[in-house]
Amino acid sequence: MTIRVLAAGDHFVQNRLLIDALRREVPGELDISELTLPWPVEPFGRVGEVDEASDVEDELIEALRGVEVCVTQMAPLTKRVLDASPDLRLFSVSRGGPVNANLEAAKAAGVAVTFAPGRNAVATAEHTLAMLLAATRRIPQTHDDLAGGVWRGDYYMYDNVGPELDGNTVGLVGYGAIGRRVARMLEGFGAQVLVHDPYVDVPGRVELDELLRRSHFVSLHARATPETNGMIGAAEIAAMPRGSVLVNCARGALVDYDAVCDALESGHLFGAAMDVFPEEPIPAGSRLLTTPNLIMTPHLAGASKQTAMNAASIVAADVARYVRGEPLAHLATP
Ligand SMILES: NC(=O)c1ccc[n+]([C@@H]2O[C@H](COP(=O)([O-])OP(=O)(O)OC[C@H]3O[C@@H](n4cnc5c(N)ncnc54)[C@H](O)[C@@H]3O)[C@@H](O)[C@H]2O)c1
Ligand SMILES: O=C(O)[C@H](O)COP(=O)(O)O
Repeated sequence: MTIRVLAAGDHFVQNRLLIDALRREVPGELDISELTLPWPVEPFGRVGEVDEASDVEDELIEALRGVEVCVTQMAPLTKRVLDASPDLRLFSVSRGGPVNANLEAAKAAGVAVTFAPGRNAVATAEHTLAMLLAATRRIPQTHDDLAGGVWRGDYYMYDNVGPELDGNTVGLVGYGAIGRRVARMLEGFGAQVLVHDPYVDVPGRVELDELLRRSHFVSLHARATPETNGMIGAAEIAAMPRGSVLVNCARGALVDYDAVCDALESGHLFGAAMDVFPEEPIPAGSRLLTTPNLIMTPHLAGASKQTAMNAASIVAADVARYVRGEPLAHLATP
């Protein structure tokens, strides 16, 4: 039996990785076609998240004719695409979440949707550590001084230096794929780890207010949900010890960024490091761009060569399960 597969990637290499992984992992004959979607796929938004309607739907519908399995990074599985693709049975998204798939409509159409949880856990955890250290060692600021011809000696003064990780406490808010990785890495630094995650039972788990009170560093790793929306605001930052450091490589919605800027300006926070923002790209003129001791990266924590390779392997392994008639490991449910 030959399975018709469409690899709908956003990038030549991405598609190659997906196809190589399929050939490696999936038993039997595959008839693989390719569709390269533009990156970023407008009007999807920054990382290609969309519910319905897009200008690539027509192209996708055409490419899905007679196709049983689609592997993709960001192709939209809208109701219109589903209605026009009666042969489709499996839609495998190589992202940490089943982005751009209308799960209700897929369920009604009998199309299974899988995704690749944890694909970028290591990349994001490593970036979190890099950001935490960069903020507390003030690496971007001192680099900028040097690049501007200024050799400052006062960085050794007590008020200008941050806490060490060794022997200090790091509070992790969210203990899923990424939070756990960060905790493992922090062991090597000699830090004490506290965790706040209502849904995970782990030694060192505390309520959020205790975590904030006791932590010299707080790093956020919860998903954006109605419950986590704005969970770190002025009151929570005020509860952190003076001179502590806040890191957000999760989602902008978790944090009140105005409160972060206020706390940096007043000196209550020694530093903050952010990879994600309420509005991306950050609008020109935003206060974030001029707040002292706020270091920023443009939502790239999850990016690495391994992330792309992991994504391809996780997706291909589920396609292989599908072909063998086994239960799918990473099935997305509405
Ligand atoms: N910056 C990036 O490039 C990047 C890359 C990947 C993931 N992320 C983000 O990082 C975050 C963590 O991702 P993950 O893969 O570890 O997710 P995950 O789903 O594996 O873990 C999230 C954890 O948050 C916990 N949680 C839920 N509600 C909570 C609450 N009220 N308080 C504390 N914890 C709560 C869950 O129980 C879960 O353990 C997500 O927001 C994700 O979108 C960002
Ligand atoms: O933050 C993100 O969305 C990442 O850049 C991609 O992560 P994902 O694998 O969870 O989509």
